[in-house]
Parts: sequence; structure tokens; C-alpha cells
Amino acid sequence: MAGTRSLLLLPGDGIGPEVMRQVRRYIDWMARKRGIEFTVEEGLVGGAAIDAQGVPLTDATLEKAKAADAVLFGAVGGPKWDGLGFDMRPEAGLLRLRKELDLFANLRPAKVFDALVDASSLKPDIVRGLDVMIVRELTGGIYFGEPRGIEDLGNGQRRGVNTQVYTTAEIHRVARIAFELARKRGNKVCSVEKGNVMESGLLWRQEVTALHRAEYGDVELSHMLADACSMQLVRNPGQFDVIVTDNLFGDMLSDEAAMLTGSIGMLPSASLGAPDADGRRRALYEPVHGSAPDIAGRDMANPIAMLLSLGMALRWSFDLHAEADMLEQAVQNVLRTGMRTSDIMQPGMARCSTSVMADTILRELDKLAA
Ligand SMILES: NC(=O)C1=CN([C@@H]2O[C@H](COP(=O)(O)OP(=O)(O)OC[C@H]3O[C@@H](n4cnc5c(N)ncnc54)[C@H](O)[C@@H]3O)[C@@H](O)[C@H]2O)C=CC1
Ligand SMILES: CC(C)CC(=O)C(=O)O
Ligand SMILES: [Mg+2]
Repeated sequence: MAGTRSLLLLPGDGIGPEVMRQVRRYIDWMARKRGIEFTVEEGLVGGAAIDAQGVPLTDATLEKAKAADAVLFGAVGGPKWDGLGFDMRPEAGLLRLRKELDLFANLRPAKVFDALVDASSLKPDIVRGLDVMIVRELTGGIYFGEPRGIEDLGNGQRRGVNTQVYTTAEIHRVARIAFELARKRGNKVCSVEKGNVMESGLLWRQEVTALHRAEYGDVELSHMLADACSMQLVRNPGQFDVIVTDNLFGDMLSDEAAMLTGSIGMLPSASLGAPDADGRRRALYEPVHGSAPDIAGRDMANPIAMLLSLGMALRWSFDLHAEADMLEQAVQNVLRTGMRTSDIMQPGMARCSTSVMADTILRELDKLAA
């Protein structure tokens, strides 16, 4: 197997390259200390690609992403490019990757590490032991629906339009992922939409119910309106096991869930496509956070979300479960020692930089691998 695993790294903008640098060190560590080798290529995406290549994602980079076993993505965007039209913005590069690789299921696990129970803005009793998996539909809904645009009404007024649209097939394939995941976890799925005011939400509820009845009757299914879910996530998050929801609500609910864990700098994600004949899925792994322009360039970013995203790649794309377990254990152990980047800083703990956090995790890995 050695040498046959391929990774495309797309660091992007802002803190993206800073956290990706730490991932590269961990990839080197695996080769050096564990004999696990990857063929690694790096490419430009987002604002970095706009500046160097004129577009947020070139066709050549897209082809490399299609050919790789997995893509690791940092983050894109920043004030420098905020004035550009939507198709030319850095974020369009990420949306194109998701769409063209058909990465329809975005897995966003919100897990609270014991050592960070007090770092959450919620009371420790509410978040202790929390382990929620948000499955967000990623290639449909209002981020992609047509028509869209801003039109001039000619009377001094303008009109902005986006369209929320879902089909049976789109709902079934992402719900299937949620049911399958639930079977390996707490066996509960909560499906979230706004079927009380949106036809697409009503269809979502009906189709999830039909699929459940036909194939997943052994899994406990509940339904919740998205506004109520955002409230329940902070009131009693422990009631959730797997949440399945659309693109927009999943984007928002996962940022909210991130804060239960202490910081958005802790949350990894996996974006998966359908399995091919050999059971292999196209996949992209990225932290839930963005490019954080407010802290970029200051060696302050928490690299854990990016490192754990590689951990998800080890599990989902490479079947390297022991390595993924070891990485998670190393993170857990380092947090227990009181080492903290600024975003998860607590009284009495030791504040450290991005690179020192990664150094410490690598040293912990050395101990675990000894
Ligand atoms: N997947 C992606 O590439 C995403 C890109 N963005 C883009 O990122 C830019 C900034 O967006 P924001 O709304 O500010 O979201 P953001 O996630 O970049 O930052 C939100 C807050 O969290 C902090 N933060 C984020 N990641 C952190 C980390 N690893 N360690 C410590 N603190 C961290 C930031 O400093 C900021 O205060 C925008 O251009 C946006 O479009 C936003 C979300 C996702
Ligand atoms: C295109 C992204 C910037 C949307 C987003 O916030 C996310 O996927 O988390
Ligand atoms: Mg988001």
C-alpha cells in the first residue's frame, strides 16, 4: 500500500495555510515514524488562486482534486476579495469543488473533549460527554438553486433572489448516510427542516419519513423545525445523536454546535460523495471554521480542527483507524496538560501558538507510538 495513497492539499487563505502547515508536519511524522506514506500534492484555491491564476479554482486543480484519494482543504476568503462578484469570490472555489466532486454529505462531528468542558460558553453539566454528528446536505438547497442573482428593478430598487430546491433523490441519499451512521452510534436520527413554512422542508420531512419506513425502521427517527433545533442545541444538546439537515441549516447549526465544544477551532469535517464500484468515495476534509482574517498571520490559530480533519480522512478514505485513534488520543492528552491556543484559553492554563500546539501534539504522538 505504501506510496499509493494520494492527498491533494489546498491550504487557501488566511489561517488556512497556517493550519495546513501543521498537517504537513503530521503527514511527514506518519511516514517517518509509522512507515505510512502519502503522495502529497499542493494547489491553490480561493483568494490565493484568484491572485495567482485569476480564478478561485482552475480546471487543472479541479482535475487533481478528482484524481486524488482525498483532498485536504484549509479555508478561503477574506476582506481583500469581498468586493468581487459571487462567481469570482474565493468561496466560489470551494462551492465548485463540492459540486463537481458531488460531495453531497458533510459530516460535522461536535464532540466535547473532557479537558474543554469548562471552555464552552455553556454550563459544564450541559456539554460534558457531548457527541453529536451533524450531517449536512452539501450540494443542493439554497446555495445552488436557480434562479439566483441580484436584479435592478429600474425604479431605484434592486431584488436579490436565491432558490431553495430539493428532490427526492437528493434527500434520500443524504438521509441514508445519516441512518447508516446512527446505526453505528446511538441509533437516533433527528431530521431538521422548516416544513411549516417551506415546501422544500415539507418534502424533506415526507421523504425522510418514507425512507425510514422502507429501510431504517430499527433507527429512532424524530423531526424538528430548524429554529427549535437551534434552541434545543443550547438547551439540551445531549438529546441529539445524529442530526440530518439541509445545506443552509446545516451550515448554521454546525457553527452553533462548534461553540458547545469550546471553539470553532476544534471542529473537523468530512465531505463525502457516493461510493464507486470499488466502494471508494470522493472526499474532501476541512475544518468547519473559515479563514479567520482577524487572527491570520499571527501564529494564533488553533490547528486542532485541521488536524482532526486529517484524522477523519485517515478513517474514511484510508481505513487507518489506529492512526486516527492515536491522533485523537494525542489531542486529548495535550489538552489535559493545560496547553491552550487563545480560542480555548481558560484561567490557569498555558497559552500557546499554532506551531507550539502542533509541536506538543507531535511529541505526544511520539510517546503514544513508542
Ligand atoms: N470553509 C471555508 O473556507 C469557510 C470560509 N469562510 C470565510 O472566512 C472568512 C471569515 O469568516 P468568519 O465569518 O469570520 O468565520 P471564521 O470561521 O473565519 O471566524 C469566526 C471567528 O472564529 C475564530 N476562529 C476561526 N477559526 C479559528 C481557529 N482555527 N482558531 C482560533 N480561532 C478561530 C476567528 O478568529 C473569528 O473570530 C470569510 O471570508 C468567510 O466567507 C467562512 C466559513 C467557512
Ligand atoms: C462556502 C462556505 C464559505 C460556506 C460555509 O460557511 C461553510 O461551508 O461552512
Ligand atoms: Mg459555515
